[in-house]
Parts: sequence; C-alpha cells; structure tokens
Amino acid sequence: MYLKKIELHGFKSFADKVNIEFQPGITGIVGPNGCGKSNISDAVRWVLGEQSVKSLRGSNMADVIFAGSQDRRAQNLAEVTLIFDNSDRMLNYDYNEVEITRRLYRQGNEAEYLLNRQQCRLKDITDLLLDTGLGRDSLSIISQGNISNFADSRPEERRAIFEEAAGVSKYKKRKIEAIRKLERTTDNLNRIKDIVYELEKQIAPLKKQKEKAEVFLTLKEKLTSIEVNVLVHEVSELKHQLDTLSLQLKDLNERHSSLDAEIFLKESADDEIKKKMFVLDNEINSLQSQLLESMSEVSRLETSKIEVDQKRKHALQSQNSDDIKKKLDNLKAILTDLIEEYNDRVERLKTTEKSLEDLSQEQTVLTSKINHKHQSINDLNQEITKNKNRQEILVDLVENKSNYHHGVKAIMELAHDNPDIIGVFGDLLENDSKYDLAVSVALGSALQFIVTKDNLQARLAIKFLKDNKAGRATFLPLADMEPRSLREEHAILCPALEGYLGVLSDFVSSSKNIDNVILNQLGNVILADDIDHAYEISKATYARYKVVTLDGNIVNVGGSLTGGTVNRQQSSILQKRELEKVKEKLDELEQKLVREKNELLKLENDAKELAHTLLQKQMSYAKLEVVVQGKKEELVVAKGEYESLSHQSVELDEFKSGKIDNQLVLQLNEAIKHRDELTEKIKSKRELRMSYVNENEQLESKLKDLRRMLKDIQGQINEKAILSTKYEGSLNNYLSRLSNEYSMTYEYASENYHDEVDIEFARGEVATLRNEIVALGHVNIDAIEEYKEVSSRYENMNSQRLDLIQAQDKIVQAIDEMDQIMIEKFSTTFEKINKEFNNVFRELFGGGRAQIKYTDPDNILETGIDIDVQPPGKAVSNITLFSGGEKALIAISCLFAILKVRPVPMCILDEVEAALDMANVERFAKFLREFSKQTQFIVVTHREGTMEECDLLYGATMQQKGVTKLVSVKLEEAIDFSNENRKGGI
Ligand SMILES: Nc1ncnc2c1ncn2[C@@H]1O[C@H](COP(=O)(O)OP(=O)(O)OP(=O)(O)O)[C@@H](O)[C@H]1O
Repeated sequence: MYLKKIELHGFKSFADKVNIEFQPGITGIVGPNGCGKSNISDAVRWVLGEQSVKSLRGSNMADVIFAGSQDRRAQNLAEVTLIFDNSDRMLNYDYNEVEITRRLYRQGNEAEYLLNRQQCRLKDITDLLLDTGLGRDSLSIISQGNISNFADSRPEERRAIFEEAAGVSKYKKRKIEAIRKLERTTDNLNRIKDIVYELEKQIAPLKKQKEKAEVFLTLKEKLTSIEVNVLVHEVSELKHQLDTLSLQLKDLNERHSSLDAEIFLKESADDEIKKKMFVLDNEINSLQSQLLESMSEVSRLETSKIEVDQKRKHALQSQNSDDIKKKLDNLKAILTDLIEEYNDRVERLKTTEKSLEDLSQEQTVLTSKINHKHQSINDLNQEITKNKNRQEILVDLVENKSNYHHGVKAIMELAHDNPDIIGVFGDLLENDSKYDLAVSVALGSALQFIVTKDNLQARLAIKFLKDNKAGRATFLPLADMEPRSLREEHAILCPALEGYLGVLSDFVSSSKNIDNVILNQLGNVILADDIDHAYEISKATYARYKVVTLDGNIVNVGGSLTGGTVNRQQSSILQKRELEKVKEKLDELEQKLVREKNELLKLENDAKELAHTLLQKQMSYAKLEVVVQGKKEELVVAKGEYESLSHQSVELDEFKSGKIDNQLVLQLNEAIKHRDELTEKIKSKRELRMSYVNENEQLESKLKDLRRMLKDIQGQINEKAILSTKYEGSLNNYLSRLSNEYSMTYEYASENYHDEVDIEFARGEVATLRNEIVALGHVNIDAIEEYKEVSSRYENMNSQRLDLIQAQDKIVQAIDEMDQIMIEKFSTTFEKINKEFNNVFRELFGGGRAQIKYTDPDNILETGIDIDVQPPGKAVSNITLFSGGEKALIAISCLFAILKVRPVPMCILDEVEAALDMANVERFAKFLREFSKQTQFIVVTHREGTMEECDLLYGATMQQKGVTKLVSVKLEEAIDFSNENRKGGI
C-alpha cells in the first residue's frame, strides 16, 4: 500500500485544485519558506481525522479553508482527497484504490467524510486505518516540531509513540470503552441493587398481607358456599310457607265472597218477604173493611126484612098515601143537602189520601237512602279494618324495627341509654317523598348501618354484639366519615348533561347533624331523571359514580345496571312513608265514617219526622173517614128514609101485591153469600201471612249465622295477611342479602347451591366463619396481585442484577486480558525498539550507545519512557542535556528504530533533518533509502543531501501571491529552489 495521489482544493494556500502524484520510494517536496509545503502534511493529517486545530496550526477549524489573498477571494469549501493504492489489501477494503476525502464548509462549519466518494463517518475512516500504521497519531507524519519535542517532552508523553508502535492503541481504546461500559454497568447495577433492596423491603410485608388475603378468600368462599345454601334453604322454606298462606288466603277470600253473596241473596229474599207481608196486610185490612161493610149489609137487610115485615103488616093495617107523599117531599130536600155535604167530605178525603200516598212514597225513598247509608258505613268499616291491619304491620316494622337485622335491633335497644349511638342511618334521614325510591336504592343495605359518635363507640358496639352473640351490624363513625364528592371536572361537567338532577346528598338532610355521614354515603351518588340519562351521565364520567334515578334504577360504579321493581319491605324510608300514608288514609276514612254516620242520623230523624207526619195524616184521614162515614150513614139514613118512604108508597102498592118481600129475601141471601166469601178470603190471606212470618224468622236467624261466619273469616284473613307480610319481609331480607352480599339471584343460587345441609349446623358454621373473617381484621385483597407483581419484578430485577454482576465480571476479565495483551505487546516491542535504537544510534553517531528505559518498570501500562544515550567520547547522559542537532539525531535514531521494528506503509517527514549537519544529513538520507524498501517516504526538505536520495521531486511555488502550486522538478532545479530560499526566501 502506498499513497498514490493527493487532491487539494481550497485547503489553506491551495486555492486552486492541485493534484500531487506519488510513487513508492522517496518523494521530496522542496521550495522556499512559506510557499505551502507543510500545508501538504497538514492536508494529509486533516484527512486522516485530525481534530486538533492547534496541530493544524490554526485557531479555528475554518482556518483550513483558503482565506483569500491579495488577488483571490476567500473560498467557502476546503476539500482534500488521499488516494491509496490498495492492491495488497492492506486496508480492509475490497478495492485496488481507496479514496479518503474530507470536506469542510465555511457555512455552519460543517464537515463531511467520504470513502471512495461515498459519505461516511469519521469512525469508519479511523476503523479502516486502525493497525495499518497510518493515522493522525501514528508515525506516518513527523514534523520538525515532533522531532525537537521528542527530546524535550516528558517521559509519559513520549510513551504514546511507543504505544502506537506496539499496536496497543486499539486495545487501549477498547479498554477505555470497556471501562466506560464497566462504569455504565456498575451504575446500572447500583440502580438495580437499590430497586432490589426496595423490593425486598416491600416483599416481606406484602407476602404476609397476601397470605392473609388468601386465608380471607378461602374463608369467604367457604362462607359463601354455606351461607348461600342456608339462604337458599330459608328462602325456599319461606316461599313454601307463603305459597301455603296464599292458597289459604285464596280459599278464605273465596269463602268470604261466597258468604257475602249468600248474605246479599238472603237479605234480598228477606226484603221481598217483608214487602209481600206489607202488601198482604193491606189486602187483609181492605178485606176486613169489606167484611165489615158486608156484615152491616147483612144486618141491614135482616133489619129491613123485619121492618118490611112490620111495615107490610103496618101498611096493610094503616098507611095513608097522602101523608107519605108529604113526607117524601121533605125528605128529598134534606137528602139534597146531605149529598152536597157528603161530596165535599169525600173530596177532602181523596186529597188527604193523595198526600198520604206522597208521604208513603217519600218514606220509601228515605228508607232506601238509609239502607244505602248503612251499606256505605259497613264498607267504610271494612276499609278501616283493612287499613288498621296494615297500620299494625307497619307500626310493627317501623316502630318495633322487626324488619331490622338481629344485630342492628340489639344495638338500637342499647341506644336508649347511650346518646353516642346516634341511630339507624335510614331512620335519621329526611327528604321529600319524591326522592324516597332514589335514596332507598342508593343506600340499599346501608339504610340499616348504625351511626355512632366515633370509632370507639362502633368498636364497643361490635364487642357487645360479639360478647352477646347478638348478630352483626355495620357502623358509620361520624368523626371518621370522610365526605365524598364528584371530582372537580365532573362537578363542572355534570350540570350540563341532560337529565342530571344533582348529587343525592343535596336532597337529603337530618336533624341529627350527621352531614359527614350523608356526604360519605351519598356525596358521590348522582341523581338522574330516568335510566337513559343515568346511563349517559355514567358514560360521560367514565362510570366512576353510582347514578340513581327517581324511579329507583341504578347505574353502578363500573357501568353495571340494576333496576326493576323496588321491594318496599326492605326500605325503612318507604315503610315510614307508607305508614304516614296509611295513617292519613285512616284519618280520612274515619272522618268520612263520622260524616256518613251524621248523615244517617239526619236521615233517620227525617224518617222519624216523616213517620210522625204520616201518622198525623193517617189520623186526620181516619177522622175524615169517620166523618165521611157519618155523612154517608146520614145520607144512607136519609136516602133510606126517602127510599123507604117512596118504597113505602111503592111498597104499599107492592105490599099489597107481595113483590117487596121476595126482593129483600134475594138481597139478603146475596149479602150473606158475599160476607162468607170475604171471611174465607181473609182467612186464607192470614194463613199466607203466617207462612211469610215463619219464612222471615228463618231467614233472619240464617242471616245472623252467616254474618257471624263472615266476621270469623275476615278475622282469619287478617291474621294470614299479617303472617304473609312478615314472611315476605323475611324473604326479602334473605333475597337482599343474597343480592347485596353475594350478587346472586335466588334462581342462580338455588341452581348452584343446593347441597343437603343440616341447617342448624350450617347456621353455626356461618357465625363461626364470620367471626374468623372479622378476627382477620383489615384484609388487603389487592395484596395477592401486588405480591405477584412485586415478586415477579423482584425476580426480574434480581436476575438483571445477577446478569449485570456477570457482565461486570466479564468486562473486568476482558480488561485484565487486554492489560495482559498490552503489557505483553508493549514490553516485547519496547525490547525490540531498545535493541534497534542502540544499533541505529551507533550508526548515526558513529559509535557510543543508547537505550530507552521504563521510568516505572512496575507499571508497564502507564510507565513513561526515558532515554539514556552516550555518544562516542561523551559520558552517559539524559537526552535533555544534548544540543539541538544531537537531540534531533537521537530522535531520528529512535524514529528509525521504531520504523524498523514496526514499519509503516507511508511516512511524511517534514524538515526533520533541518538541524543536522551535512554529514549527518547524508547518514539520515542513507537510512531513508534503506527504509524506503518497506516504507514510502514523502519528505519536505531544504537539504541537498536528502534531495539527492529522492526518487521524485516536487517544487512548491507561489507564482500567484498566496496560492501554492506544485511542479515536478529535477535535482538541480530542486537545489535551485532551495538556494532561492537561502538567498532570500519566497
Ligand atoms: N487558510 C489559508 N489561506 C491562505 N493561505 C494560507 C492559509 N493558511 C496558511 N496559508 C499560507 O500558507 C503558507 C505557509 O505554508 P507552509 O507553512 O506550508 O510553508 P512552508 O513551505 O512549509 O514554509 P517553511 O519552509 O518556512 O516551513 C503561508 O504563506 C500562509 O500565509
């Protein structure tokens, strides 16, 4: 490998593009001072990656770009390309020619590297050159400054050149990388150790919590299986009992209805009989009047017969026709007056009869009204009884708290003597009735939570329950209750949502000053108008809150929905409200009953008055009848007299002829027959009436029995209804426990939990398990998952820790190995160079001896390099004590010794022999020649001796001021170039 060509453009004094071609062997570059020779070695160093501005003899990287001259403008880009012949593939790059380019733009100070015209990184170039002997820090570019510095530099600084020669740079670089990696690994390890330590601290308590949670879950599972079985058993028992009660009630109600119907029919039949008796009485009365008349007719006819007989006797003895005619005229006048009076009285009798009929009709209407009133009062009494029964049940539920859990009841009995037990939460709440359903469903079982003054009271109460085996209860210690509310963003958002009515706690109050408890239980429960809006509100708030509706539906936290019919038996609020309503209803019914009774009283008074008026009317009718009868009798008498007299006159004639006697006998017979018929009729009617009386008595007695039976059945219905309500209460209590504590429906539970259990034993088991769960105290269920996570993280981190420790060990081992290699390589190369140094020195100095030595032999990796030399005839001395020329010669000796041990493909020597005398220049040139077999030399020189050994010579000129140009020259021209320099420079 050798450098074939350098292309420079815009680099320092190379304003124009300049191509310098080289060949293996020695190429000399000559020229006057300042014409740009050293800029060539700068260009090579720059392309090989030099980053030090000082090494490039500038103060800023942009100083390498052509800065302009008297006649030329400054340039914006510096570009240098080195073209190597790589046919021997010394560079690990599969091309015969390798071009390495570096560019720098003035704008933005941007640098670019290219490898065979392809953009690349500086690292790519450095890696390519690694171990080739080329590079910014290698021996490939040696300046006059390097040579003089070599002698004067500190032993530690001098070491670098030997390291480069020993080829340990790449190991040093790798070691630095490994140390950095070790530092990073150590940092990571420390960080992970901290984490592992933290996790170890967490893991032990978490493990305890996890184990406790597992025990809890096992107990809970066992409890669930047993208690659900118990609940299923209780529910099924109650259902069975309720079914039986329902059948019994159905039967009783049917019997009640049929008795009712029977009573109604019997009462109707009784009324019918009474009506018939009334009609029959009237008929009998009428027949009796007719009988009286008939009897008087018979009597009259018999008297007439006697009279006729006498008259006939008398008439036949003494009657005078003229007297009779006179008497007849008188009687006619009297008769006319009597007829008028009689007609008048009859008319008045008819009027009275009419008003009697009206009154009687009025009496019928009144009687019907009174019957209606009785019926209505009867109905009211029944309804009052029904409501009183319900009231009794509700009073039992609300005031005696019979629907409360055993534990709650036990504590509330204590509460009379303890003001610190404030009360059952549901009983302490006040709200408008339209929010009853929402509050009831929102609180659910919390309605029976007990509010205590503080935590101590709650714990005392729990101890009491435990000591007395009095059941369980949940407590809300007022002092510890944290108010809950909507998050600020939701409090702003919700009022804008359709159907949002507010937070439920705003609709509830209490006279007991328990606002904290209300806010704790209801402060984050949203009230919505219906289920659709509730669902939307829940969605908008990411199902973070419970949303309840006015009709008792719920969208739970997390988005599940609960709804349907609300069980009123479970809510003390709804029971209280129902009790109020039943009481109001009872007041209303009782007031109505009083009104009805008053109205009945009035109707009965009216009936009495009417009866009185009717009696008066009947009396006046009877009197009038007597008068009419009197008048009639008078008329009859007068008529009789008149007729009798006129008859007498006719009779007289007829007596004489015997006709009257026959007629009277016929009439009398007729009258007797009529009287007997009437008597017969009356007799049969009376018998009929008697049969009605009997029938009526039987009906009345039957009705009495039926009413007694009805009352008895009503009593049974009431008893069964109370029992049924109690069972329903217990049933609902069990169902709500299934639902609230185990989230199961009865159907689901009975399908999945139908073990045959000894129920008494199971109840005992439930109590024991519950006590065991309580004894566990606070349980953190999340601990199971947290422990899993933390232990998995711990495992992970611990394994990372072990990996890192392993990695750390490997890196340390690698560093040790690299150290061993470096020591080995460095000391081997050092020994070789030391040997060659003595040889080269002796040749250059013509005798004497020289050696290099470690300043710290115990630390080969860091030791400085000292040089001891003894030129011929002089004492052994340190290099620093020699003259400039001697120092340069010693440095050159060392350079050639190194090149011998570690040849480089190319070496640029920039006026390194400037300080040597002519004889030494010649020796130097001889060495160049000798080494040029293995190394390509490019020498910048002013010395003829060196020029003579060059295979190719270039002369640097500045024909245009400030711009370097290169021309190929022959030896003589080169000497001229140098002489020009000596004569006066540029
Ligand atoms: N950025 C730049 N733009 C233009 N010219 C530059 C720039 N940097 C350096 N130069 C010029 O380069 C010249 C120095 O070149 P260099 O040091 O290579 O000379 P030389 O031939 O090695 O001299 P000597 O024989 O004295 O060592 C100076 O004239 C300097 O003005």
